Amino acid sequence: MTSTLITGISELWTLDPAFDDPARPGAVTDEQVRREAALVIEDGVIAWTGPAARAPTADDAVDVEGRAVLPGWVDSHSHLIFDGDRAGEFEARMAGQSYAAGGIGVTTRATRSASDGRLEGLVRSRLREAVAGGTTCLETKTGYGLTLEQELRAARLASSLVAAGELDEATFLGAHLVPGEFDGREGRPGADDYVDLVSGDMLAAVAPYVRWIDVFCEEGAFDPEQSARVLRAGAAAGLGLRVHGNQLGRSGGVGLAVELGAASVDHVNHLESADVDALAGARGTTVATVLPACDLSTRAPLAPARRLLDAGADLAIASNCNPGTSYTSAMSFCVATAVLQMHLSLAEAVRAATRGGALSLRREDVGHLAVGARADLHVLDAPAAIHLAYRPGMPLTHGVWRAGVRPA
Ligand SMILES: N=CN[C@@H](CCC(=O)O)C(=O)O
Ligand SMILES: [Zn+2]
Repeated sequence: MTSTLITGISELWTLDPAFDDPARPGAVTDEQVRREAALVIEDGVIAWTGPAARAPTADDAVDVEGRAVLPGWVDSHSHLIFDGDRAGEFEARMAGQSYAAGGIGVTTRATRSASDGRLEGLVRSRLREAVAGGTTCLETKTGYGLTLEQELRAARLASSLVAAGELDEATFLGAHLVPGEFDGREGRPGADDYVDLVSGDMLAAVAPYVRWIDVFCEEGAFDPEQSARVLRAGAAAGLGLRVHGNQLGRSGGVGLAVELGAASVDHVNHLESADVDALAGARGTTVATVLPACDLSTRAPLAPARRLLDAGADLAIASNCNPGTSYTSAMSFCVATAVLQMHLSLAEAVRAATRGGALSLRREDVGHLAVGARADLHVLDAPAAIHLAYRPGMPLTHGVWRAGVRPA
């Protein structure tokens, strides 16, 4: 057993679940942020936290010299398995075009032609970028293969990265877009045939390699009935459910996610009061995940994070890193945007990007720094976490520990 004592912590955001205030879900309580604190890591987990003056001894000691320490970001939504970028599409969008799901096909073509080695190298470099920005727990999805073989290749790659401890959660997103081969013209199979494939043979092949199934429930992708078919098949195969919903319009994705007990419904830009009420009622089961960088990059109306929190919904913030709508894994930027533009307090945003993400992944071992948690630390180059929003865009990640280890 090796232990490391970390001292010199000006603010320690333990976000210890034992100190949650049930009357204020989504809030951070005074007991969850310690001043002039220290902590001990032992064998990759948090072994002790408390006042610096009472710190025990350990094998090693590290002084962070007056910096704030947070749980590492839990990025519960990304699409890192792809080749090619879509800078041209982005530029056209900034000139006035609107986003449509069809762009996924462009990335699918580029990804299909990438060699295994190239694809793995691209994903690994994106993982390094995420960690360098303070992310210590990360989910990623398939969804740029859209054939059985290609989705299986992506799922196997994700699974091998999970096994290597470089990635945390893998999600099957065969229902990302109906690929061009299924256009139903001239005797070719149609969209419903693709749904059959995704929820049949493709799912059977991929299921051993993933924990989650996701579906893009949106006009131009999959309607609620098709989405339900995919999700029900995923549940029957033992996978947890996630939904891309209400991104481009009132797609029915939120209602479906709540009805099926999905762990998360993500995007949630276009909500009716009934959707907000449904998410509030689903607290403890279905998390509303907002994606601020995606909203900016698509010039979409910002998801109503304030309204969701005020209604009592569980809230997560994630990057949605992908080449079409959000080519960034910078969670600190997402947190700053949630504060500056979505009107969350800094504490609410930090909590949503840590505990909220963990909840949406149904994990209790990450997203906080209570004793027994995985030792995932984000050391800021700042004395207080408010600097994340006060100094937006500045490189405030001083260092990271992931499961007690500092990444090379
Ligand atoms: N909305 C669906 N999927 C991605 C976009 C993928 C793409 O355009 O390549 C998203 O979450 O925004
Ligand atoms: Zn996404």
